[in-house]
Amino acid sequence: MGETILVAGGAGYIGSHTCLRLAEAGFTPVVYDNLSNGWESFVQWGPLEVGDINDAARLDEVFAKHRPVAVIHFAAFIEVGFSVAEPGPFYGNNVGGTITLVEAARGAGIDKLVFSSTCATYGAPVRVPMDESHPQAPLNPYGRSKLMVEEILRDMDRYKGFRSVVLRYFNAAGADPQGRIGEKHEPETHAIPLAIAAARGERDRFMLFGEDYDTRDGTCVRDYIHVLDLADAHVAALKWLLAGKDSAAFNLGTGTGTSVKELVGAIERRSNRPFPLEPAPRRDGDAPSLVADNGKARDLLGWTPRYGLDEIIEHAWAWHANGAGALKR
Ligand SMILES: NC(=O)c1ccc[n+]([C@@H]2O[C@H](COP(=O)([O-])OP(=O)(O)OC[C@H]3O[C@@H](n4cnc5c(N)ncnc54)[C@H](O)[C@@H]3O)[C@@H](O)[C@H]2O)c1
Ligand SMILES: O=c1ccn([C@@H]2O[C@H](COP(=O)(O)OP(=O)(O)O[C@H]3O[C@H](CO)[C@H](O)[C@H](O)[C@H]3O)[C@@H](O)[C@H]2O)c(=O)[nH]1
Repeated sequence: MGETILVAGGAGYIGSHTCLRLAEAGFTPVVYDNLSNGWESFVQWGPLEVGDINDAARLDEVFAKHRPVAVIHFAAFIEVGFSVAEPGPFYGNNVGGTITLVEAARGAGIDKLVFSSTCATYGAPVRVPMDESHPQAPLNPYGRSKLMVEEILRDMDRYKGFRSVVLRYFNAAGADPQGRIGEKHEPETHAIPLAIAAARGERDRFMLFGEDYDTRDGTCVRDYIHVLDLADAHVAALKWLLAGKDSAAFNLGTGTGTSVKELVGAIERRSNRPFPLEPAPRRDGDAPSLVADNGKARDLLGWTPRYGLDEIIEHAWAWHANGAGALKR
């Protein structure tokens, strides 16, 4: 058995794929999740400890039982709409919960954490592609909650020697090609699962949120990155910390932008089933174009994304057709 890693939020979409890769790399992932948005059936590569990151006593118990050497932290609320509707509980979970988790980790003698951040911390792009030095001015409480945690982690390093790697994901997408786990959020707000559901006739249309952006076809451009490429980057970030290297932040994206219309076109080609598109107003807080400059992660972490958009859609389609519907929490 390899070293044990506590994976907070490991029953969710990106966390479960990271557990898969951690196990393949010889680590033992212990999932700590309150199952508020996760799935017990996604926990396949190590034990599940049901618990909340706001619960210090439960965290102490789990740290003492499993003695992990580091933490990977995915546990958060992820919906921009909820962050605007209910900023109080949102910040409580994402910021307050993180502080409780970090303090519990420190109490257990751990000084290493990998954190799920987002390109949403950059806000409206002043240049594209965006590198890690792009100004950070988030447009909503979701992005601000992640930026606050980044700042808290910088202070924890500066004043307490607690090291972290901050990973700023662009748009996570795709699924395990073997169909064991995949993307299932409730409610689902992400473009790829919603467009696949439309192509499969499970939804009657796909809403196009804005066709008047200053982009090549008027729709928003995003950088879709395969969830297993993200998972590989977490293993690389963990090894970075275990090797004693300094705290750092990395963008995780492919560097290639895809517009919403291009995305829909690719899903229609894969499915051979055109589906109705309904023009709709811009969604509040959507930036026109978000594309990563991933040079730093390539150079320093030795990380290279392996999958492109066609594989993302292929794997997401297979998951949607075979796995997602059968899930039980
Ligand atoms: N999906 C994306 O495209 C994307 C992009 C950028 C950043 N992120 C970040 O990556 C992380 C994972 O995202 P995801 O898409 O896998 O989301 P997800 O909702 O599938 O996973 C989050 C997990 O955290 C758990 N959780 C939430 N609050 C908790 C708490 N208080 N205590 C214990 N467990 C708790 C949920 O039950 C869930 O299993 C999040 O922090 C998110 O903000 C996601
Ligand atoms: O039904 C839909 C759903 C989405 N879109 C568009 O498709 C693009 C991608 O939207 P997603 O909701 O899939 O992804 P976002 O870029 O909004 O979200 C990403 O960035 C967010 C912060 O901005 C969070 O980090 C989130 O978890 C992450 O997936 C956006 O231009 C959106 O407007 C549509 O046109 N119709």
